[in-house]
Amino acid sequence: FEPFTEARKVLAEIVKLGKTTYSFFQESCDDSWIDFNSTGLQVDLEQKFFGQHIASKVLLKAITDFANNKTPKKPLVLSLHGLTGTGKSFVSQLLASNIYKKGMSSSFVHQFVATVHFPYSSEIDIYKTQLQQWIKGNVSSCARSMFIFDEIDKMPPGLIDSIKPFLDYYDNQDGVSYRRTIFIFLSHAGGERIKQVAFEFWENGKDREEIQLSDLEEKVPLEVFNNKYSGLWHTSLIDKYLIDFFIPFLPLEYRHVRLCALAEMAIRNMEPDEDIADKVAKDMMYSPQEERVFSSKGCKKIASKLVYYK
Ligand SMILES: Nc1ncnc2c1ncn2[C@@H]1O[C@H](COP(=O)(O)OP(=O)(O)OP(=O)(O)O)[C@@H](O)[C@H]1O
Repeated sequence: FEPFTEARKVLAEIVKLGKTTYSFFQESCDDSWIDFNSTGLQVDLEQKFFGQHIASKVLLKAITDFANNKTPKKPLVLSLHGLTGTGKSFVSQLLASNIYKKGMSSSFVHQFVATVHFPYSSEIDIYKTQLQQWIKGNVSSCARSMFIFDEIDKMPPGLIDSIKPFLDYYDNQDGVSYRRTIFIFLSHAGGERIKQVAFEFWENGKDREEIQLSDLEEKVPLEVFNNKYSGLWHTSLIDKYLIDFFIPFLPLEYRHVRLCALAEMAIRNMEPDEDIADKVAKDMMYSPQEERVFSSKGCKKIASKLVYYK
């Protein structure tokens, strides 16, 4: 028995255990922390995401195909369009939580909010440089990063073009490959057009679920491209086909707002109360003024209304 050798062995074991514990808690850019759960996403979309049959279908397919492809030719670029409160941010959270173990808290998920990060049009040149450096730096440390651009319709026109090289079909740039990265744009642009189509279906007595992607597929990008305040105005991202999917979000109806209220009760561990859900849904504003079909703020502010009625 040699006390020093034994002590050294014990020490080595402690260091090893420490390292294992550290890597257990410390997020790393590998399968133990980044692992797409296709079934989880499908279940979440079916159970938690209301009134968005087109977005559900397209998102599930787009993400599944991308995740299963070990050698994608370009990063995945999704552009989500719809009026306020229809679930664009919410579904981005669902995507993140089914890809990253730490969901939105992952250090590989980055969110930019136009009014917070890029408030001044006059600073556009600085923003361009910062944005490029930020994306390049983060993708070089983890290729499987996700970047969410919220309120892109409020971004200074032209800013989004600065990330074009990252979205293109390049093998790598300066030694960094962007092919496994996901970019998500969230925008109100095209929302009125989507609402108009949904209203026409409603007026003609057609089921909302009959609306197909093809009913909106061309109208939305066109409107976004031609709208100076869409954040994607005349952008080469559209005419170079670098955006893989334009995903329309339909305006929500009374029945969806009720479901949002019931979902919020479940989150707060409240007993589901149909009467309160009705009250909350009735309290929302609906448009058009006469027909009152679509909730003007979607499911926004449901949580605060619930506090009031409970
Ligand atoms: N389709 C939906 N299904 C389930 N919950 C929804 C849906 N839409 C909205 N919600 C609920 O309403 C909240 C607000 O919606 P969210 O922030 O995702 O809307 P948004 O479309 O991103 O709006 P904005 O464009 O104004 O940012 C969500 O956190 C979620 O609780």
